[in-house]
Amino acid sequence: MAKKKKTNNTKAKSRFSAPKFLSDERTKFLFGIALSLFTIYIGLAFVSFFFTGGADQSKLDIKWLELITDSKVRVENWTGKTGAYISNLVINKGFGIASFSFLYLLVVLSLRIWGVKIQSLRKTIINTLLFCIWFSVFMSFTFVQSTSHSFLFLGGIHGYFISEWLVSLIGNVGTLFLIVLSFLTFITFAFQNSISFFKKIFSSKSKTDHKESQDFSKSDEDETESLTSSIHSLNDEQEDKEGEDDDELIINSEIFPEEEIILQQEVNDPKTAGEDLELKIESVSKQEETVSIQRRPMEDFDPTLDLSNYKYPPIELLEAHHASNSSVSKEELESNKDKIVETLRHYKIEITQIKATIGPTITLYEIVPAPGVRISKIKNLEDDIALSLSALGIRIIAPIPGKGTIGIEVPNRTPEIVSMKNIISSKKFQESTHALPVALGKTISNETYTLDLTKMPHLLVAGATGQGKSVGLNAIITSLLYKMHPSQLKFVLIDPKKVELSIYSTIEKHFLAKLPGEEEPIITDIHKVIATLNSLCIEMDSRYDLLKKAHARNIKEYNTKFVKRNLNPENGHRYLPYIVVIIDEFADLIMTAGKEVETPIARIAQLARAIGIHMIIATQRPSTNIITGVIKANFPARIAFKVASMIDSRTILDSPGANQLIGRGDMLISLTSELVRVQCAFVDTPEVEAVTEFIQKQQSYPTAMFLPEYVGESSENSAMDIDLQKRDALFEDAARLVVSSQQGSTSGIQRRFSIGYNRAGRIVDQLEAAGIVGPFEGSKARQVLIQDEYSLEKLLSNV
Ligand SMILES: Nc1ncnc2c1ncn2[C@@H]1O[C@H](COP(=O)(O)OP(=O)(O)OP(=O)(O)O)[C@@H](O)[C@H]1O
Repeated sequence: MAKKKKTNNTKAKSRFSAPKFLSDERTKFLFGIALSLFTIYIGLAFVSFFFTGGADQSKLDIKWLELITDSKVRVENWTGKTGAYISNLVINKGFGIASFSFLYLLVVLSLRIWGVKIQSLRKTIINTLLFCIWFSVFMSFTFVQSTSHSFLFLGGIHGYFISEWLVSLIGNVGTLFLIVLSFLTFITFAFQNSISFFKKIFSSKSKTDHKESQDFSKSDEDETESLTSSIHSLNDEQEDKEGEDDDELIINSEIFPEEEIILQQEVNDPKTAGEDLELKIESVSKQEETVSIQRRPMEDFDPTLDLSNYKYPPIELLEAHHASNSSVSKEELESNKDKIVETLRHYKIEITQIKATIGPTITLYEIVPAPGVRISKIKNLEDDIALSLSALGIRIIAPIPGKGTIGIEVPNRTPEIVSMKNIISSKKFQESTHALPVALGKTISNETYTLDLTKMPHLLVAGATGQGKSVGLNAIITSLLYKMHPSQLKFVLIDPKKVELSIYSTIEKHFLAKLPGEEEPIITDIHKVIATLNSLCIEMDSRYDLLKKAHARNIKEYNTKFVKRNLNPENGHRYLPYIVVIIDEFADLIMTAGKEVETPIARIAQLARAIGIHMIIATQRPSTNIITGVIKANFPARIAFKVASMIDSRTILDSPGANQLIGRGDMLISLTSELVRVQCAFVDTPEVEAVTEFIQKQQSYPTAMFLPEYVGESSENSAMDIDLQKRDALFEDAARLVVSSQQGSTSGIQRRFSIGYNRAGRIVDQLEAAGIVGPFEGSKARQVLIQDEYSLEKLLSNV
C-alpha cells in the first residue's frame, strides 16, 4: 500500500514537474536574457518597418532563401534583412499594427522567466491573440480606403481578407455590427464584471437623464473610477484563485512525505514471532528539518502598513538548551524490553512482536500480543509493569488507535529538553499555514506538534502546580509572537497571580488590548477582569454586526474583503485583528467572582469562534467546581499537564492518563476523542524577556488596542447615586421599550435608539433607580420589574 502510494506520488511528480535543466537557475537566467533581447530586436524591427517598409518592399519580394544568402541585398530596416522580413511577414502579411500585441506577449513572457508575475499566462495569450485578430479586422474595415495607396496594410492581409469577405457576405452595416458585437463579447468574457459595468453605465445614464444634476460630470467620473477599480479587483481575485491552485498542487505533493511512507512500510513488515523476541528500534530522525524563518507574502491592502518596519523576532533570541540532552542507550532499551516481556510472561501473556520508538522524554514500546490474549488483562498490569521497571509515569494505551498494537510508554532515564528554538525553526511550524499557529512541543516520534488556535477554538490548560503550565503558556504566546504581526493579533492577558504574565507588559503597545483609561496592561484586579470580559462581549457583538453588514461568515472572509478594499472604512469597517484572551489562574477568578466571570466566558466561548476571539484558560485546580459543566462544554480542546489524581485527569480530559505523566512539560492533548502525548517545548523566562525586549524596542502603536468601553454596571455603582431629576431625554421612551419588550438590556436600548453604549448604560442605571428594571446580573439582561404599560405610565407620572 505504502509502496503504491510512493510510486503514485513519484509518478505524479514526474508528470507535473518540468525537465530538470529548465528549472535550473542558470538556464532560466540565460533564457530570460535571450528572450528580452529578442523582444527588443522585434520591437525595433516593427518600429523601423513604418519608416523603411516602403523602401524595402521590393527587396523583400525575392525568395526567402535568396534573401538570406545573398549578402549584396541590403535593406533599410534597422534590424537588417531578418527584421525586415519578419516585420513584413507579421505586419503586412499578418495582422497589421495589431501585431504589436505580440510584443506585449513577449514582454509578459520575459517577465515571467525573470520571476515577475503580472498576469496569468494562459489568459494573457488567449486575450492577446483574440484582440490581435479582432483589431486587425477592425483596422482593415475602417481604413481600407485611406491606406490603399500606402505600402502598409494597417490591418494586415489577414484583416483585409476577412473584412472583404464579411462585407461581401453581410454588407458594410452587417460587418460593422459584427465588429461591435465581437468587441463586446470579447470584453464580456475577458473582464468578468463587465456586465455590471455596462449595467451601471446605463443605469447611471438613465438616472442622470431624469435628474437635472448639477455635478453631472463629477458623478460620472466617480462611477467610472469605482468600476475600473472593481474590474481590477476582480482580476486580482481571479489571479489569486489561480495562485491558490498552484499552492494546492505543491501542498498535495507534500501530503505523503517520504519519511512517513518508509515508516509505514516498517510497521507493515511481516515479522516472525519467536521465543527470543528481537527488539526493533524505530529510528525516528531526531533532528527535524529546520528552515530559516520566512515571512508570508504581503496582500493587497496591507494591514501591517502602520508598522511596516516591524521586524519579527529572530530565532537567535532563543536558546538551544542542548546541555542536558542525552539519548537513550541501547542497554536501557534492551533492559526495559526484557522487563516488560518478563512481567507479561509472569501473567502468562505472550507477545509476538515488540518495537520501541524513542521520544524526547519517553519511549513507546509497542507490543503485539499473541492471539487470544485479552487486551484488558494487559491494561490492568500497568502498576506491575511500573513496579518491575521501577519507573513512574508508565502509561498503557490498549490498543493504540488505528495501529492494532498495544503501547507502553516508559519515561527515559535522562529526559531531553525540547527547546523552543528547535520547535520554532522547524519546517513544520515555519511552513504552517494556520491562521493562529501555535507550536507546542514534540510528539513521541519527535515530530513538531503544532495547532491552529482558530480551529480549537478555545483551549483549557490544567495541571498541578509546578508541572509546566506557565512554561506551556509562554510557549503558546512565544510561538504566536514569532509568527504574527502586531496588526494581526492582540492579547488580552488576565493574571490574578500578578506575576506570571507581567513579563509581557512591555509589549503593550504592540500586542496587547485593554480597557480604555486602564493603567495596567495586564489585568489582575477581579473587577477589571469582569469589566474586560464584558467589554469583550461588546466587541464580539460589534464584530458580528460588522460581519453581518459585510455579508461575511467569519473573520477570515471579512478581513479578505477588507484587504481587497471591498469594505469602506467610512461605514465603520476596520481590519479585525485576532484577539487571544489568556487567563492564567482561572480557579482564582471563579472562586472570587463565580457567575460574573463564568457567564461572559461561556458567552465568548460559545459565540466568538467566527469573529476571531479565542480563549486560553489555565488552572492548577482541576476540580469540578472550577471546571464546571458550562466551561467543559465550551472548551473542547484541552491540555493536561501532570495532575495528582485520576479524578483530576477525568475532570480535565474525561479519561485517566494525566495522573501518569512525568511532569516537567509532559502533557496530554485532547482535541477530538484522541489523546496525544506531547513533550512541551521549554522556553525560559530570560528567553521570553529577550523576545519581548526585541519587540518593545521597535516602533509601536501609540497605545495598546482599546477594547470597547464597558459601563461598570457593578452593584457598588448603586442606583442610589443617580439623580432622577437629571434624567436622560430618552428615559421615558427607553422605559416604554423595556416594559413593552420585557427585556432590560443595555445593548437593546443602544440599538433601538442608535446611541452609544455609555449613554444606554446611564439610561439603564436611571431605569434601575426608578425601579423599572432590577439590578445588574452579570452579562444577562436585567429583570424588568414593571409588568404592563399602565403601571409604567403611573410610575412615570410620579417620577
Ligand atoms: N517543557 C519543559 N521542559 C523542561 N522543563 C520544564 C518544562 N516545563 C516546565 N519545566 C520545569 O518545571 C518547572 C515548573 O514549571 P512551571 O513554572 O511552568 O510550572 P507551573 O505548572 O506553571 O507551576 P505553577 O502553577 O506553580 O505556576 C520549570 O521551572 C522548569 O524547570
